[in-house]
Amino acid sequence: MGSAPAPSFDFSSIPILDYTLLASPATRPAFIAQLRTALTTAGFLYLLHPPVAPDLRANVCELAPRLFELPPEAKERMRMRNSESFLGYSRLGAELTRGAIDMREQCDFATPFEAQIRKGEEKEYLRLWGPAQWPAEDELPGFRTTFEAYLTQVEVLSFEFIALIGEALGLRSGALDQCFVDPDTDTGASARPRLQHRAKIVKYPARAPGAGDQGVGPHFDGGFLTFLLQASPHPGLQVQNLAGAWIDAPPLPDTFVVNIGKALETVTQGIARATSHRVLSPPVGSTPRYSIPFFQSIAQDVRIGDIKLEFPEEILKLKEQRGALGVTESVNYAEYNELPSGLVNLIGRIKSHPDVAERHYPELFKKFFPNGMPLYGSAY
Ligand SMILES: O=C(O)CCC(=O)C(=O)O
Ligand SMILES: [Fe+2]
Repeated sequence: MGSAPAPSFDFSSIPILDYTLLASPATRPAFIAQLRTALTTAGFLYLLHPPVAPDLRANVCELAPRLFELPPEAKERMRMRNSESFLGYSRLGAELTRGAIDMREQCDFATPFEAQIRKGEEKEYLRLWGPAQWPAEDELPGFRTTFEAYLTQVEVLSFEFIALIGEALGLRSGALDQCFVDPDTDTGASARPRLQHRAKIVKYPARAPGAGDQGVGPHFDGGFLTFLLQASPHPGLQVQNLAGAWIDAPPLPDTFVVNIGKALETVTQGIARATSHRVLSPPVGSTPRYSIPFFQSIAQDVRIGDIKLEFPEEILKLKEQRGALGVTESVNYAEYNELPSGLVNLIGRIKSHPDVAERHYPELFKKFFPNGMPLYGSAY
């Protein structure tokens, strides 16, 4: 536990940044300054008027509940257990966070996977990128095309946002691009290789009378940036501030919630904060809450400890002034400095979904679960 942070560097609400400020040279600097503050204090922000087509956002919100209304056989056909890439459907209550059951049902998807000639097929973590499982076209017409079009637009935004973050933190232009390229890839600087990003559709049912309210327990996200579309009007998302208090992040019209994952925190030497967050289940008798997070990936072979970024003195000072975290209820991913990012991600998936691991990664399963199949998976 560190010393108490200076109050002015803590936060009691999540900052709202208006993307349209970027359109004019007169207002752009204000956006960059607000971004710098958001990254170094809350590690969370609302992006208002994001450049992802409003009709696509509306359509994925409309389609999300219908995925869970498919007949049980259709969901069974899409089970994550079929996929060595941990993509597909997970039933309600299959996961734990910090020892308690998460009351959510979800389906993991990903941006299109293009099979490539890969060096180093012996690296098991390369299997994490693969084809998603989609509902059949006649079961949910338009689902796949709508969702893939949505993910393509969020991916473009995610790279644009990384450039803005580099600028806000005083890095030379393109400094963060090395995170998106495998270290031994011999491409010109111009070509960005095709990365696969993950996304989920999540359903949080109302809590049952007398049951707990953990939709998902306190955790950090693992990757680079998360873009969360809150797909129903329910509150429930909360973000932990430096003093340990839980701050509400309710859905706001025409926004994404954007937050920093542990890989981005690590590569910025802790200047941009990964922030602990959780979701409380809707109250007894409520309709379900839905959300759609997009998790930006980096190249699988990149080991963050090998990337040395040079930050200006005044930026490093912001981290010092913020002070240490008072309290967090989440556990750290310390491994990003030491291991290739793909391996860190694979270990997280194995711990969360042991049934998938036992089938597709038997050696790693034995290593992490020497006593056989646990009742539940638990990443954190
Ligand atoms: O459902 C939400 O609003 C947040 C979900 C989340 O934090 C996650 O899946 O990592
Ligand atoms: Fe999260």
